[in-house]
Amino acid sequence: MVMKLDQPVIPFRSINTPDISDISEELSIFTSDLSESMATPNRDLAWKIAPNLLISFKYAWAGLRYAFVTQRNFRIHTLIGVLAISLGVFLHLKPIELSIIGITIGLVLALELLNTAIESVVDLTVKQSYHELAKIAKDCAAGAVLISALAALLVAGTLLLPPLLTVIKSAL
Ligand SMILES: Nc1ncnc2c1ncn2[C@@H]1O[C@H](COP(=O)(O)OP(=O)(O)OP(=O)(O)O)[C@@H](O)[C@H]1O
Repeated sequence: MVMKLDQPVIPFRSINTPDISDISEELSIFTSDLSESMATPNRDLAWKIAPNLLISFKYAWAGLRYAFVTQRNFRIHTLIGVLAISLGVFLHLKPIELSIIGITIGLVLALELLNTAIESVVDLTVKQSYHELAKIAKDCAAGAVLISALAALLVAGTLLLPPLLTVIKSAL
């Protein structure tokens, strides 16, 4: 198609094409909004907000105490964790091996805490009534703990069992 010469030439930056400075201005407004909302999070629904880091630690410690006192599985996993680390030190495991055991124990305990948190939220929501979604939430949370415990068993079997058997054999 041949363009007639007397046709108005549409400039490359037409009225519909946003100016790059407009885009960067909008972007800076958006990012400043975002950083503002991150600096002052909207926590209107929270009953109380920890005023400083020390108080946050106090609440975290209260959560750990609650889980330890009320959750039998948390106590069992804590005991097994302490025994596994002690055994690892006794067997002179390498720092990397002790670290892997430590990470695995930490994962199990952290998932136990999340399981307890999910149970509490579910109970708070549905109270003592049966709900299929409550069942799914609790069963999946318990499943997550089970997976981490099986992984911990695998790690313990791989890293602790061979040197332990060597020590036992040499003692016999
Ligand atoms: N409100 C509910 N609606 C449906 N099913 C529920 C409800 N509450 C509990 N259940 C079922 O009963 C199971 C046991 O509930 P519970 O609250 O004791 O959790 P749990 O994971 O066994 O606790 P823990 O980790 O302390 O052993 C859940 O896994 C779920 O299958």
